[in-house]
Amino acid sequence: MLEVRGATRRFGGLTAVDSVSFDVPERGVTAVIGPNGAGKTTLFNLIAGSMPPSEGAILLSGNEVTTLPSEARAGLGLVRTFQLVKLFQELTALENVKVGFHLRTRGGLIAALLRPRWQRQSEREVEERAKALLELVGLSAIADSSASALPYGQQRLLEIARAMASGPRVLLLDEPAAGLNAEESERLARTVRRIAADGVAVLLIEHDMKLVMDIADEVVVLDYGRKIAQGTPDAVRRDPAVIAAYLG
Ligand SMILES: Nc1ncnc2c1ncn2[C@@H]1O[C@H](COP(=O)(O)OP(=O)(O)OP(=O)(O)O)[C@@H](O)[C@H]1O
Repeated sequence: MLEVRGATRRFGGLTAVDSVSFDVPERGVTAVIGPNGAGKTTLFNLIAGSMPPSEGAILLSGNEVTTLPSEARAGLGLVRTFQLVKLFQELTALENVKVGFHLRTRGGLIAALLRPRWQRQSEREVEERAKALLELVGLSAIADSSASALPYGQQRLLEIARAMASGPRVLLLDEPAAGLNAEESERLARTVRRIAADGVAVLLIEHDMKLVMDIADEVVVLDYGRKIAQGTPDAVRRDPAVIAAYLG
């Protein structure tokens, strides 16, 4: 679904991401881990389109998207969440998810409104599907609370529900467990597994090792910008190069 081919990013003399290649399959959870400064955030930005690579290519379903801005990638189904949540603070949780549905087409809201009436989803259908997504992330009880009133952990779960409303084929999660309590973390793990089981390719960068070991099918390990290991959580955990990178 997603192919990263020799992705490289230099900042002056520093190579933050150095010829990194891996595939993200259609169904499943792939995690990128690595010590501080390993290049995870930079790699994530190259994939999402927030920053151009110095070299290399990003392919979505076999089509190169390397030079497309992030909005165009989102229109093609490559959708990211942010570590600093970007919700509509004055809208309710449910309204935030409903907005996500209106952004699902490549042209966004205007194009959606210009489509013939029979092609539009009825408001009622949008409402039902938005409620189902709130249920998926465990936020049904606070559907009518304004986003600004929610604790940080719930805002992050809400952001995932909204991202799902845009119908992603690849969901990029930027440290989804950061700031979540144990219960929210568990909810997140279940949610991510279900999203992947539904056929969405999930790629996440994450510091929380327990979460990665629990939910990832495949783990890519970076150190000083290079990919030093890739494999199942178990294989990666026992890999001497990975142990050395984390201890070092
Ligand atoms: N805009 C930038 N300009 C210059 N150097 C940068 C820039 N962004 C990142 N770097 C450097 O690139 C390297 C990789 O940083 P990056 O943030 O991608 O790593 P990371 O693995 O996400 O780290 P952390 O886990 O601490 O967030 C670091 O040495 C960092 O200082």
